[in-house]
Amino acid sequence: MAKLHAFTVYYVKRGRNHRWRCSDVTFWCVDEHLCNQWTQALKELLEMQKSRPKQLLVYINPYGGKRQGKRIYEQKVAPLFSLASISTDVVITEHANHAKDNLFEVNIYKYDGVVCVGGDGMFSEVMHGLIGRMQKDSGIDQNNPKASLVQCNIRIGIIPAGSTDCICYSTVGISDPVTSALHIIIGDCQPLDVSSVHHNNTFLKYSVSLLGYGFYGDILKDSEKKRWMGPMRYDYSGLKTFLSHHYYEGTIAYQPAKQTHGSPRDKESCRTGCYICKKSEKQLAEQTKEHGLKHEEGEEDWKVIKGKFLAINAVNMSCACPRSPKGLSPAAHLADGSADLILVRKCSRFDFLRYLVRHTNQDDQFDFPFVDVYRVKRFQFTSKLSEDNESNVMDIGKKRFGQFCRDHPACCCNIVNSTWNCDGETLDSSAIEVRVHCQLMKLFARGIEENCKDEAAYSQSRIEQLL
Ligand SMILES: CCCCCCCCCCCCC/C=C/[C@@H](O)[C@H](CO)NC(=O)CCCCCCCCCCCCCCC
Ligand SMILES: Nc1ncnc2c1ncn2[C@@H]1O[C@H](COP(=O)(O)OP(=O)(O)OP(=O)(O)O)[C@@H](O)[C@H]1O
Ligand SMILES: [Ca+2]
Repeated sequence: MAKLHAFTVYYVKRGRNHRWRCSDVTFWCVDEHLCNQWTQALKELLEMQKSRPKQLLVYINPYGGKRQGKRIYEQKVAPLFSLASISTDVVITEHANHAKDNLFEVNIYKYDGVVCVGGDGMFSEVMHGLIGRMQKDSGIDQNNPKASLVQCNIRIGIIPAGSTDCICYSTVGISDPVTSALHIIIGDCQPLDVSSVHHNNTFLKYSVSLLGYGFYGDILKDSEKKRWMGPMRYDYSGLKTFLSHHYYEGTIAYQPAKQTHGSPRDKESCRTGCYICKKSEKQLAEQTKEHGLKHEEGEEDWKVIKGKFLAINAVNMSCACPRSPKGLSPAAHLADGSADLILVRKCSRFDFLRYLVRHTNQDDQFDFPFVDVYRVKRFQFTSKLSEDNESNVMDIGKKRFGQFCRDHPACCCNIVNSTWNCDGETLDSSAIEVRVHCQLMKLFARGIEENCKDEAAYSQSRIEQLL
């Protein structure tokens, strides 16, 4: 009978497999004053949430993955951003490196975050743009492998629209544009380790997911010629590379990550609120307090391994993706300041296949006599070929450590080098020096949440986050 007043609350509803959806509930009321009081109180509460972004810079790669980036953004993401009163400046990229170069020109400091719509390659561009810009503005030389880099506090949001979407999957638990948009809207924050890659005092690239030599380097190199095939190119090149069964001889020198509290063989994985990553965050804050930006790196305790490898995989995070739901190193941490260095030595095709199959199931990938894994903060690699030419890591090794693992006698190895796959891009040099920078950047994410098995907890968490 009476005139009704109403307001609608939009909220995040958790679905299965880490999927989030936007739902809404409308409240009706006969008392207009009461209704206004409610909306006012809710608006004030939202205003107090300082971590939520208000202004975002968005880069869309229209050619990533299945070429759906623009459609995904316009149909699934933009309506949610406008519902949450987020204003955006949108750039549709016209060529490779457009986003990266643009980030050196625009006033990035007026934005609360940068969003990339695309795959891991697009994320890599935005990350290079932002980290590079921060170092430039702070007068830090990226070519110095020992430089203490300035943390980048402008968060990056990833709307997955690529072929692998490993970084999104490993930090959210699913590759789903709507879920990622909701993590951005509620202002989640996940710090991320970043590795810097140098060759002879020249900066090459940053990496957050996979730095792979041998198998994954060869797949990438071959697949670049088959971009027209879309995501299928990786299966084609994967099979071809598997059949070619190339192995590469070289030397790895690494510094174990002693400050971190986990091990790559742990049964527990890095999850939302991970205590190992929290400890690293505290250590980092203490170090910065004590030394400022100057961070002394010890030269002690290098280990050297020489051998013939089918694959060398260094991962800063698990590298979980739809093809490999647990990833290449299931216990790797997003923000502990270390990387897991996985060495797959020369073995039979059958054994290598057994290893690859374990990327896709629950079995222990490191439980093979030809697979070794180390948690490291720095490493160097030199292939046998460049060793013979330059003899640099060997010399460093001989000077520093005196002793090598010589359990693999020399024989007629592959005479060509492989290429490094750095987050899906090839590197020009096979001899590299890598250093992990603890929590150098931040994402709009919260890590993978524990699965809510308990129905009561599940229901309670449903109306958790008001939009
Ligand atoms: C028998 C089944 C074995 C299946 C093994 C599946 C392993 C999948 C592991 C994916 C790991 C991804 C790590 C992330 C890397 C990203 O930074 C990067 C940029 O997006 N992606 C790639 O380099 C793209 C890498 C794409 C790799 C695809 C590998 C496909 C291998 C197929 C091997 C076939 C052997 C079949 C023998 C009968
Ligand atoms: N307009 C454009 N034209 C051509 N290339 C572009 C354009 N915009 C971005 N790129 C480049 O395309 C590369 C691949 O893009 P993206 O990562 O989005 O897709 P993908 O390779 O299919 O996915 P993934 O990296 O997950 O395997 C990026 O490295 C980026 O530099
Ligand atoms: Ca890490």
